[in-house]
Amino acid sequence: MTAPALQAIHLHKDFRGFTATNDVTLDVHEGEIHAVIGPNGAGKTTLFNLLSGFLKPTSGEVRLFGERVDRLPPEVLVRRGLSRSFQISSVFPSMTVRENLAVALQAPTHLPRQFWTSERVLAEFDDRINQILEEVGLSDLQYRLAADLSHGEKRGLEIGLSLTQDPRVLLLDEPTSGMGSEGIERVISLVRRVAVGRTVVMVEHNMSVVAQLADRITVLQYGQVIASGPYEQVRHDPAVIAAYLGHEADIFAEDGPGEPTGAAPVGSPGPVRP
Ligand SMILES: Nc1ncnc2c1ncn2[C@@H]1O[C@H](COP(=O)(O)OP(=O)(O)OP(=O)(O)O)[C@@H](O)[C@H]1O
Repeated sequence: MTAPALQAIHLHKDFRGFTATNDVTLDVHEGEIHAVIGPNGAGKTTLFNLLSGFLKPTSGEVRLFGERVDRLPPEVLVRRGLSRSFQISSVFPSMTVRENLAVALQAPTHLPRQFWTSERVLAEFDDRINQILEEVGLSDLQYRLAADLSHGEKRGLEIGLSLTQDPRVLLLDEPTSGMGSEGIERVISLVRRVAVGRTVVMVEHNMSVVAQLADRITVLQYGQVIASGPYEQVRHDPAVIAAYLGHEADIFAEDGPGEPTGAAPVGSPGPVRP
């Protein structure tokens, strides 16, 4: 039997006595889209930081394709096939979409940055850039300045930047955050496209997006896993309903998640941690 693409095994993270991640064990199967959800402060970001090497666990293990990686820095994890979606700050606003991808592709190579010229780099990585543009649906906008992209298009570029690292496992941190319905639709189809042949783990507050994309879901509360499984199973789980009750009682509406909208659920404050 092949090892899961990504595993957390009895993962703990304490911040000076405060336990943000408490005995988290989860398997992400190769090829699946796995969503991590939970009320605000549940420990989703901390878990993502642990999985991607940005934080070292207090105890427990992270395994990538069966190999222990929790003591490795993020850049080594990238070389092993795990990449986390870039934040907006890593997009150069005054460069075109195409130039942004060229710079990202050039970064891990031997090419010295001081000799970088747009034309030379663009020529060297032409085919790969075209392929990524196609994948993230930005071919028509390749000569547009990143600053002039819509929110959804910019998210596409950020994910495109991650793809320059050839990830087998892609971690997406709230890919639809701050978006209206059009941007959300765009990101849903984008995630579907980039998930082909890859494993995707995402933190996402919008339940409609989770319902449409995720093969399986892990629900966190107070740093612990309270449920995991497919959407239909998780939405009926009493512990999950209780975790969201009082704030977003309709987060798992009985008539289904409906169409995504900008006003879709965006994470409840959650109950106060005991
Ligand atoms: N560096 C830190 N030092 C101390 N406490 C921290 C640190 N990072 C996170 N925490 C605490 O750990 C808990 C989990 O935080 P985390 O950001 O992982 O939750 P989250 O589920 O991502 O929340 P949100 O949905 O609001 O983004 C919170 O109570 C937070 O205050």
